[in-house]
Amino acid sequence: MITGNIDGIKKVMLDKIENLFELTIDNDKVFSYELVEQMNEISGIIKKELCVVINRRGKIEGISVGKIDSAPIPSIEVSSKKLSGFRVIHTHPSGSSTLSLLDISALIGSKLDAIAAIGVQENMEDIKINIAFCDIYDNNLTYNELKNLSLEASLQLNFKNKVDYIDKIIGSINTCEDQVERAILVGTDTEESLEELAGLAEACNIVPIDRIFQKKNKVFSAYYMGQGKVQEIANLRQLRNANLIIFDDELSGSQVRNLEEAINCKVIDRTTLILDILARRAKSKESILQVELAILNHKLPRLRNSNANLARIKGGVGLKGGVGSRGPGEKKLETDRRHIESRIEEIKNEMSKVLERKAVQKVKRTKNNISKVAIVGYTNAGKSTLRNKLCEISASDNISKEGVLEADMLFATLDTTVRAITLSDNRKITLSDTVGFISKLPHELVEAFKSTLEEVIEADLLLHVVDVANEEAIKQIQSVNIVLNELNAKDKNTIIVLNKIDKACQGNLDKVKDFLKGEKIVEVSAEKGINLDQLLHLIEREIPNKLVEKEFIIPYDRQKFISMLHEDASVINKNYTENGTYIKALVNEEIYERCADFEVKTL
Ligand SMILES: Nc1nc2c(ncn2[C@@H]2O[C@H](COP(=O)(O)OP(=O)(O)OP(=O)(O)O)[C@@H](O)[C@H]2O)c(=O)[nH]1
Ligand SMILES: [Mg+2]
Repeated sequence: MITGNIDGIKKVMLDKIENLFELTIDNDKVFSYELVEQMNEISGIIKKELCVVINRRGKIEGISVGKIDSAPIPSIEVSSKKLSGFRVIHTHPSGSSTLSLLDISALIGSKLDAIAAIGVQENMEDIKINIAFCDIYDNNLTYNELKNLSLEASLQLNFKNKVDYIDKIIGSINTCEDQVERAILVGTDTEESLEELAGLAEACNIVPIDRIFQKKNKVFSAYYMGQGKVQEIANLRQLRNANLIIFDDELSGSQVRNLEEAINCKVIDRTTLILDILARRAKSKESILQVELAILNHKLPRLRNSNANLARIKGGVGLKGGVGSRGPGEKKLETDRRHIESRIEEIKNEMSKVLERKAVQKVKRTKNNISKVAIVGYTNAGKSTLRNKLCEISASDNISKEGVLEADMLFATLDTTVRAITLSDNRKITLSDTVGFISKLPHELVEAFKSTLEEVIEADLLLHVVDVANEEAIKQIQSVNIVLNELNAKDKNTIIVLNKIDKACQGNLDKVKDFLKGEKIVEVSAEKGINLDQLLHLIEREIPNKLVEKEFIIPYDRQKFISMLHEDASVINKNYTENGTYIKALVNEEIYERCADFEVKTL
């Protein structure tokens, strides 16, 4: 049977095409002289591509008219470790023998024995032919193309030997498609955003192997992009043997399903990637619960549209687990949904217990009237490094100097940790390090991390750390501001800490400073310890609860005031007099008022 578009083709030509089925091809050869001769003649007359599919016995199994994607190529298991046993010979009426991206993706996607393109010519001697075979490079399926062969030269090729060899290497090499996630990144925003997406992918041990760009104004709802672009991705996926497509934007459930069906590959979005990194990093009970909650909340609306084929697709590429499959499983839809809903309830209950415990600690700190300073900033800006350095310099004696993990990786810190430091005027403050922000941080994530970010919401002062060595510093500042806005913390008193000046170039530094005109800025290097004293002085100036130095004599029968001063003020000096305990201390307004009766009035 002839497939493809045969409209308008005369009966006599159709008979000629049908007669091709009678030909048999020698096993050693890619094709025969007669086959090429007849295909060249027919294609020249009908001015359409003609495509034949030949099996290993040399028998023609199918013929199609039109582009290669209409050819009746039998499908093959993606994970199969041998060639399909079919070769495809087709004509290009244009006269060119160049194999197109579509031709190559058919070769690799269907693991064809070979694909050949015959550039149609009037004279047989002028014919040029390109023939491509599958190949393995660096554990990946790729191709090898012989270009512009004459008919004579191509008939001399020992096809059988070549195919036997390729079959052997495909079978023996353990292609990495089973273990490694190889992703094509699809950008819709800026190159920089796509670059960051590559960083996020690497943080999940995914290998980004290629990129495709789609202008934002061309976003279509059903597939997120036009069909042509989707086809381009599908071809590139086959060509590069990718097993994952990552979109640099948020996709709806139905978009994911449509794209997965069209591309025949697992598709995830930026949010899923971020959630996956967070799931890998979460260590404390609170952050584990928060990440799980965010994952479930992200999953729930998408579950209704969840792709029944996904399991098959995933199975096809042999990926077990992998990105986006962390968290509760993918069992039957309805049970899943109920399971997720009840798990969300459970998490909320567990969270409220954790929060109760935190509230007790908070009351203690509030009572002590310690000012709260929170460090915020884009991920990898150097927040934890700064916090550790400041603690090293000025840790309160009675509070642990234990550091926070600082690492050159995205989202190194997931838990807000609070440490106290003593300023040079003897006041204590708490410094909290927080989870890094990132652009396009999904709303549900900000929501889920609200309890961690409570330190930001309740801070008296924010230190907004900026990596000025990063070319994208301004954009990162803007992204952080967006999240601060969501937390209603945008108007808080803020010091902008321009970090990594040891590494930043002057041009970038000037640009950022120009952008931040009118803000309170300090330029530091947390790592090299540059200008940190300047930062500490600025903090002293900006935090509320200014302390004043006062002297008291507390009568011996009013001991509770002594404990109060020890707990809630900073005692500088203490000795015992005839009338009571003499104490010199730095006190805030509230404590001062309560102890005012015992003040030593100096004339
Ligand atoms: N050159 C230079 N590198 C720095 C400086 N401060 C931090 N770094 C490096 O920047 C990287 C990130 O530092 P972290 O302190 O982990 O950054 P973070 O903002 O806490 O990151 P997350 O917790 O992932 O949001 C680390 O490799 C640090 O060594 C600095 O002043 N100069
Ligand atoms: Mg950190």
